[in-house]
Amino acid sequence: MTDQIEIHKGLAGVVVDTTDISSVNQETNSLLYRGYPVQELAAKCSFEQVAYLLWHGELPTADELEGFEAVERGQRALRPEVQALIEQTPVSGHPMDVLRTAVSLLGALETRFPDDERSDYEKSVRLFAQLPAIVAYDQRHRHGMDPVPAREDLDYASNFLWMTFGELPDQTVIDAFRVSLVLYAEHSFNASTFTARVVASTLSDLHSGVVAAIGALKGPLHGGANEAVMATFSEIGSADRAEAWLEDALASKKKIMGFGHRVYKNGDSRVPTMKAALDSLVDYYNRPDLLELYTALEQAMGDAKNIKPNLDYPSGPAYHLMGFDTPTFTPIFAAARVTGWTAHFIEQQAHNSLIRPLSQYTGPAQRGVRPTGRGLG
Ligand SMILES: CC(=O)SCCNC(=O)CCNC(=O)[C@H](O)C(C)(C)COP(=O)(O)OP(=O)(O)OC[C@H]1O[C@@H](n2cnc3c(N)ncnc32)[C@H](O)[C@@H]1OP(=O)(O)O
Ligand SMILES: O=C([O-])CC(=O)C(=O)O
Repeated sequence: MTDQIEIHKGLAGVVVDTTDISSVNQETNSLLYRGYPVQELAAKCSFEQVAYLLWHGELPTADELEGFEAVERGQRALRPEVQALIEQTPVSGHPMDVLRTAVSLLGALETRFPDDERSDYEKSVRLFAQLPAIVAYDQRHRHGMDPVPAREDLDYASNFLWMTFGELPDQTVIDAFRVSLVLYAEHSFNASTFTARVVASTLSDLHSGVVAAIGALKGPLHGGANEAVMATFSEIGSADRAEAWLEDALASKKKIMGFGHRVYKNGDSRVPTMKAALDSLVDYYNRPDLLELYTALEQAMGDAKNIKPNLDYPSGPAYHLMGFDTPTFTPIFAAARVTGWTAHFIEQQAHNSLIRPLSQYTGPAQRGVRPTGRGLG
């Protein structure tokens, strides 16, 4: 009877639970965070307001925002143990490895002070405050540059750029960066968030969930694609070579990074907003060549496969123009997504059922053990 079992490879199309946090709707091509269209949030809200919304279910009042910002800004400084860890990790390690290891250390430091027991929400806000500092410290360390201390007078997005570059860019750049963070913050049961929920379902701790989620995000079929887009652009070189490059790549069965999506089959709802942010950066940095390459590959992919870009396609070149190192792109994604991951971790534990699917066994039939070597005797 086993041949009648329906296998849902990759859990494609399977609804495994409910969530109040966000809805990704492929029919209407929309993404809502707690009911609000993400495009409106990107146009009207700071990243702190969006983070608060994801955790609390409502946008903050002025007083609530003031209190939330004060807590976040007060926890930006890295402990010496975390700074030492970043400095000691070999630079051959990917920045996602550094981030994953640093979050693991932060988890160990949380439990070192049992009198200081914080709720998962409080731990989430602390992670939210710390991740930009880790990412910025690591990028600067790799260039042999001194770290730049956080500034409590700056909002989250501005301070992230300040700590990375040691100067504040023009408002155009800050806006584009803030928009990218809002768009990256949450996307229902994507692979990394589902990973965090699996960890949550065993009643493990929040930092373990985030460490596991960082591991899942790193892969090029998920968050790692924003870095891979820049590798593709470097390989192609210029717009006039895009079509021929794509023909070769598809002929050798390569997946084209930054294109396609498990849920959206008609284009990613977030791409128009991020593309507008990229356009503003292209104008600001006067890089029409990059836009030409972007457009040429998008058109060629549309003609060849009718597959559309996902959010990683415009985000990669946007971060490149801002001056981030390519391997830092996915850690930025992680810093934004820690809001969604932790909101899901908390939601999973509030309505928990251990996540443990079944599999259909296809290995050898039962057989007796007949050791051919020395055996036990
Ligand atoms: C923020 C994010 O994480 S968004 C996702 C970022 N990831 C990427 O950009 C990586 C590239 N994209 C992909 O690999 C895929 O589109 C995924 C993994 C995102 C989604 O994949 P799935 O839902 O499993 O679709 P699947 O891989 O079955 O693709 C369906 C068909 O489209 C093709 N296809 C889908 N995406 C691509 C792509 N990027 N390049 C080439 N072909 C593609 C597949 O080869 C397949 O063709 P076939 O039916 O002829 O075999
Ligand atoms: O939803 C997904 O599968 C991937 C994605 O776009 C995201 O995590 O932002």
